[in-house]
This record gives sequence, structure tokens and C-alpha cells, in this order.
Amino acid sequence: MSGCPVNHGENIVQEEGAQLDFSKDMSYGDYLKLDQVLSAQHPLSPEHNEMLFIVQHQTSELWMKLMLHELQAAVANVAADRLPEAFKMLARVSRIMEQLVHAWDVLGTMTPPEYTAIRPYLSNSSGFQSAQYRRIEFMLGNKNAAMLKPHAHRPDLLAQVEEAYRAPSLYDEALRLIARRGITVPQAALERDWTLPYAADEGVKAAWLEVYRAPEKHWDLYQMAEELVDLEDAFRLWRFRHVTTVERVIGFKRGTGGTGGVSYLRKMLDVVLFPELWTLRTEL
Ligand code: HEM
Ligand SMILES: N[C@@H](CC(=O)c1ccccc1NC=O)C(=O)O
Repeated sequence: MSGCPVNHGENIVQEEGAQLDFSKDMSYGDYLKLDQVLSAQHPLSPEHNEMLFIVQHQTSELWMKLMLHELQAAVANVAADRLPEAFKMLARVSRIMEQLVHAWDVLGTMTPPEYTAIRPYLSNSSGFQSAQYRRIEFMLGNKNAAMLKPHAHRPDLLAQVEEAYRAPSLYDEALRLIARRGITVPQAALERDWTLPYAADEGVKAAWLEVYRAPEKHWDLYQMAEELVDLEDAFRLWRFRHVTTVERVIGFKRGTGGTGGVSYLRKMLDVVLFPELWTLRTEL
């Protein structure tokens, strides 16, 4: 084999001039704090599949962290009439949601006996208690005071969840925006108790219909509405894949969080975040 013209990896690295000494420089792992991130996986059971379960949830929480970062900035941009910036962020939030929809395929490789072996180690913990998830739901308008309770023992997290609970949602800000643009929106939608879940309103539907019937007059509001529909569409897919994966893995057992399990998650499929943006379509 001597004299073989194969370009070995070592040669390529040298020819390319890749830096190989990081004793004095910040490296990849330093920048990304990988020692911290990759030392946070501690299975409680002897089961092989628990690593999948932990990594799946931790990566989901990381994506949720980015989603919150983008959503917060998007809401602030809508409130400040900076729509191009808001659209960029909302598009990213929808793509993250789609990423999480596809992530269910990985978890779906876990069979009921494999999960049943891990489940006792989870005790009463459940995704129901995810503070980041609850903040996302609240920012998207699905407000519910009872969902604050699982965070009562963690004042730091409770403060963050409460902040999202008390603030106007993305949709509330979108309605205030279209009102500022001269479209008639019922006053009750513009100034209200933001802790209450949004209730569909014929006057709000009429307002959005004005946008959809003359898109050339309100092009950015039209784009805003379609960004919101994209986001809710992706969120619905996530909820659907969750309940299907849960049925596949635990059937109709009660949840570790204390709910009926699949029955509870199916009820959540009926949640509509931006109702008028869906109902108006019948009239177009
Ligand atoms: C085998 C995998 C999974 C099973 C069996 C499962 C099961 C359940 C069940 C039964 C509930 C209802 C609450 C309860 O009583 O526990 C729930 C809620 C929830 N789960 Fe999962 N889950 C799984 C994976 C995940 C993953 C990967 C995530 C992503 C972070 C997640 C996030 C959530 C969230 C956010 C809730 C609350 C939903 C709401 O209140 O609308 N779950 N899950
Ligand atoms: N609620 C699930 C447990 C569960 O899935 C879970 C437990 C701890 C951490 C995250 C979880 N994922 C989503 O609910 C169950 O009833 O099996």
C-alpha cells in the first residue's frame, strides 16, 4: 500500500492550516460551556433508554429557551410598530416549533415496556410542570391561573411565569397594533384584564376581515396575521404528536402529573389561540 495517493486526514488538517493548540485560546467547548451542558444528564434508573428520555427533554427545553427569547422580542417589536423585525422572529419561532414536531419521531422509537421500566423513577414529575412551556402558552394567550401553582415552591420561576401571565399576549399586541393602524377593534379587546384567556369576538373578526379583504392596503398586517396562523398551525401539530406519542407509549394510563393522561392532552387539542384568524376563512 506504500505510495498510495490517498490524502489522509492528518495531511488535510495540516494543509488547511487548522488551529490545533487551544491551551491559550477559547475553544469550541469553552464557548458553548459544554462541560456544563454535557454533564447534566443523570439517569436515575439502570435502563439504557433513560438517556434518550433525558436528552429529548433537555433539547426541547433548550429550543423552548430560544423560542421565549424570540417571542419576547417579537411581542416588544409588535408593540413598538417594528413589524419587519417581528416577522423575522415569528418565522423563526414557527420553524423551532416544527423542529420540535419532528423531534417526536426520536422518542417514538421507545416502546411501552422500555418506558414502563423508566416511569417509576419519574415519580410525580411531568412536562405539565415545565415553566418554560407554561410561559410560552401564556405568551400565546392560553392563560390559566391554575397553571401557576406547580411553580409556587420556586419563587424565581414563579416570577417569570407570572410575568407572562399578567402581560398582554402576542395576539393582544397584534390587536392593539391593527387598532393603531385605524382599523376598528372593539375597545374591550384593547384594554382588558390580560390574565383572562382571550375570548373570540365578532368585532375582532370584522377587523381582521378588513385586512384580508384589502391586503394591498394593509400588506404588513396581512403578513402578520399569516405569521400567527403559521405559528398556531405548528403548535397544533406539536400538541397532536405529543398526544399520539403518549398514547403509543403509555396507552390510557393516568399521567405522572396527576391528569387523566391522553384524555387531558386531547382536551388541549381544542385550545384555539387566535380564533378569529381561523373563523374568518369561512367568509372569504
Ligand atoms: C414518553 C414520553 C412522554 C409521555 C408518556 C408524556 C406524557 C404526558 C402526560 C400524560 C401529560 C399530562 C400531564 C400529566 O398528567 O402528566 C403530559 C403533559 C405535558 N408534557 Fe409530556 N409526555 C412525554 C414526552 C414529553 C416531551 C418530550 C415533552 C417536551 C418537552 C413533553 C412536554 C409536556 C408538556 C409541556 C406537558 C403539559 C401540556 C399541557 O398542559 O398542555 N412531554 N405529558
Ligand atoms: N407525564 C409522563 C411523564 C413524563 O413524560 C415526564 C416526566 C418527567 C419529565 C418529563 C416528562 N415529560 C413530559 O410530560 C407520564 O405520565 O409518564
